[in-house]
Amino acid sequence: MAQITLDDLAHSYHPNPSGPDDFALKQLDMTWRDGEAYALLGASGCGKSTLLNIISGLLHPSQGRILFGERDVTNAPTADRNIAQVFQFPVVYDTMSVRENLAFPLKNRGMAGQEIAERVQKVAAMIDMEAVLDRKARGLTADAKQKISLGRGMVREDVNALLFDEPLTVIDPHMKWELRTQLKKLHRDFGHTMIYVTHDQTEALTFADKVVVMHDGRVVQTGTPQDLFEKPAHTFVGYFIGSPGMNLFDADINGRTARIGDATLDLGRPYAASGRMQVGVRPEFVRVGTGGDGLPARIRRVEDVGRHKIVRLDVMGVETAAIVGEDATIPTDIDRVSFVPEGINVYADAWRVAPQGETP
Ligand SMILES: Nc1ncnc2c1ncn2[C@@H]1O[C@H](COP(=O)(O)OP(=O)(O)OP(=O)(O)O)[C@@H](O)[C@H]1O
Repeated sequence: MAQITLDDLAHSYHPNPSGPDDFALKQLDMTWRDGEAYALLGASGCGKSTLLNIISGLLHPSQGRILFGERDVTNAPTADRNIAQVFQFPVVYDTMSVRENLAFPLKNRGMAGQEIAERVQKVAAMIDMEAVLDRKARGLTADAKQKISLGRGMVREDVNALLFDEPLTVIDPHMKWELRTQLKKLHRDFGHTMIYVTHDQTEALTFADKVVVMHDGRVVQTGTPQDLFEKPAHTFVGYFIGSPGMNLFDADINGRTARIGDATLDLGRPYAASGRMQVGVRPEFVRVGTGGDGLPARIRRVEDVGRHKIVRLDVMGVETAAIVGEDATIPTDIDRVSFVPEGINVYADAWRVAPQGETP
């Protein structure tokens, strides 16, 4: 296993890139710590697969270096990097049995027969395929074949890293949950460095210790699910993570006060920078009420989503969401919203501005 370092990395699919827009992966310095489980999360086309394929060696970056531990692997082929990769669609040998497919990566490394048999049995149990070990892969459903691909990815214990590129896309919803749980268990048991690409926030937040959020070819934040919730580093993180995403208001910031339209908002903490910025508040930190302090609001509708209710409001022309408890009675004459101070973040050019005195 190894720490993975990306040093001044960038990639363009254009032969002669002429500006940042030509780069699928913009300049990036980053360390993936040994033994940590990461989710790489972002919308379609933001560069997740490009980054993963550079780490695995399927793609050579146009700029920068990749280190596994101290070793520079930038020019090393995939086979030399000692990693396991599982893709969105199954990669299995149709003419081999399930058992032979699972054993293949171990046989390739020259492992002894008894040891192979034990590992294959263990992995077959994980993917719930013990009963079909002697069946040929040909004729199995796409779902079953993808489980074999996952099993093949998980069968070796000595890999530098396990890379998953949206591996559960073709798996049915119940099995998805099951397999994700197994992957987590595998991580706990063996401590592999894992990178799991997904555009699904639930998948990312339930699988990973650290979530790496990508947007438009850049890593905009790496943090725990709690970091991403409480202190989104970029407005994209606020919008993309959470359901509904963070509310954003244009504001003039001065010290600990924000002017939003004609209203004044206490930010709870002072800011060194002043001027035109944005205030971001997640729906979980919006309180609705009638009269009193706060910003003027008009209620639009209430959505009952089971665990809680979402109140949709118009706050000074900005469509705003508030989350309230499922048992809460919601008055029809709501005309104010206020924000829990700990849930307020300030953004300049889409990036979070730390309040004065905040410890990083
Ligand atoms: N082989 C290629 N040649 C040219 N452009 C490419 C190639 N592969 C990807 N791109 C472009 O690079 C950008 C990033 O693509 P990438 O596949 O890395 O994104 P992604 O986040 O993995 O998306 P998805 O979730 O849809 O797979 C996109 O604009 C895509 O069109």
